[in-house]
Amino acid sequence: MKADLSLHLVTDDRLPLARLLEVAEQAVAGGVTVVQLRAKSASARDQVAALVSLSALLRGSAALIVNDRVDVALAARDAGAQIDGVHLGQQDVSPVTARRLLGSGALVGWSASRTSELTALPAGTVDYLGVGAVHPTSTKPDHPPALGVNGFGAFASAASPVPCVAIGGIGTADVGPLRAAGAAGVAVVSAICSADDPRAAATALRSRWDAAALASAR
Ligand SMILES: Cc1ncc(COP(=O)(O)OP(=O)(O)O)c(N)n1
Ligand SMILES: Cc1ncsc1CCOP(=O)(O)O
Ligand SMILES: [Mg+2]
Repeated sequence: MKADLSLHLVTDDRLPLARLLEVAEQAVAGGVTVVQLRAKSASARDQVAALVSLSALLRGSAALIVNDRVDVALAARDAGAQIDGVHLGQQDVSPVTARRLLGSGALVGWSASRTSELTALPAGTVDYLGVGAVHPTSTKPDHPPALGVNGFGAFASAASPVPCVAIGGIGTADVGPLRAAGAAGVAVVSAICSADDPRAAATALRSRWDAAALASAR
């Protein structure tokens, strides 16, 4: 397995860099396994700088991936950052192109919310699907219609065996039901970035996930 997909921190676009680094450090201490830089309004140059700092901070303790921008991922690698992969949406460059540019070891995630979006790709192109929104969320005003936990479960069954990571309005109470519905992980912005104590918020998500994983193994 390239990465533990169980708990993703997707960074809040509104955080200044110093706070973003603080939140990421605390989130990983609380059990986040993937940090995705989602900085949609930042320049490519600022994204590369943020990735270099994040990479130095994480030192491999969590996978570091880039939202939308394969070019930024490559530039950050060139600047010395350890970049583990990218998360691409339906409007971004094709996962096939990303795979070719980043190599077989990279983690490539792809967004989908309808089974009609699951176009056939060569095996091994996509490592996981980011599926949502599970619940309506103001973090992404243009999110597709909310699926609910049941809709997520139906999608995950149809997409199987590709692992599905749930995203959109997720809080601690959703973690158990999403794990039971077949999630390979959950991804959050607000639940950690807007928390007074990001480490405690990540710890709560982590322990709900671990408890649900244990229950499903029984
Ligand atoms: C883990 C994960 N899943 C889905 C998304 C959404 O990506 P996308 O559809 O490209 O939307 P933006 O995040 O780019 O607004 C994600 N970022 N992460
Ligand atoms: C990036 C993204 N993609 C689908 S919903 C969403 C936003 C998730 O943010 P939050 O966890 O604050 O609802
Ligand atoms: Mg995107």
